[in-house]
Amino acid sequence: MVLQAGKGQLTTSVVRVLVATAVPAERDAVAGAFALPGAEVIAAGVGPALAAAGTATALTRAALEGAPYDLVVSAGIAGGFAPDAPVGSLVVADEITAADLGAETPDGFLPVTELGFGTVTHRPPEALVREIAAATAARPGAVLTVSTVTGTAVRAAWLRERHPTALAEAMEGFGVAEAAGAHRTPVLELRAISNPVGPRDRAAWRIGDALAALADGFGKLAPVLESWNPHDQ
Ligand SMILES: O=C(O)c1cccc(C(=O)CC[C@H]2O[C@@H](n3cnc4c(=O)[nH]cnc43)[C@H](O)[C@@H]2O)c1
Repeated sequence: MVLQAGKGQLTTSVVRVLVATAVPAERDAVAGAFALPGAEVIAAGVGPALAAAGTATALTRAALEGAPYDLVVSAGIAGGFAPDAPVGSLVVADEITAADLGAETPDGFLPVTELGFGTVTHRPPEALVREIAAATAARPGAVLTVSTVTGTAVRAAWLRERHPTALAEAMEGFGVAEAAGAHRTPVLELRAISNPVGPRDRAAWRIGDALAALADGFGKLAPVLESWNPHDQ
């Protein structure tokens, strides 16, 4: 609920939330559990580009209709960095970072920011992240966005070395956050862990368990967002 001052009196309005998932199975898991009136859940596609395009389109449409969103949430399954984010657990991002946006050089990886461009990190509202962690038992930490799913222990160790607070990697959060940032709208990322980040073993991904954990988390989210004031960043 948002308190708004108008014509000398205080009125209330519902917090409008857009949830961007990658695939229909994630969208349906979230939509079936998220009891927040006025929330919209979309499946924008896999990867940061589709995530950004789908999120920006939904945000623009809502703004043109005169009912802009107050909050955008990137949600879905993810790889978890062992041992801190085990399969079936939930992670809420305190930092959404593009981990492979940059340039490879003989001296190592350079993020685009060191090349003089753009940004690689978006930070969700701190207090809201704390409240969501308490309500859902999600662990707070960095969630990395990658365009290539990690498939080796060497790559997993490299990512963790560069991002010591990383708990998970997925493929959409940074794209969703860039779109939200362009609309000056706060962003969250909530992920359920389906597999460890490391040597590729697609057959071992526990997608059903992760979707159940995602639904469980969204089932506990509505009261937190209903009492959130978007002006408290
Ligand atoms: O096959 C299915 O039923 C199914 C249901 C839900 C989701 C999927 C996906 O394959 C979604 C791909 C999605 O998952 C994220 N993800 C999951 N694990 C990782 C990872 O280790 N590294 C990076 N991304 C991961 C990612 O955000 C993809 O969009 C299938």
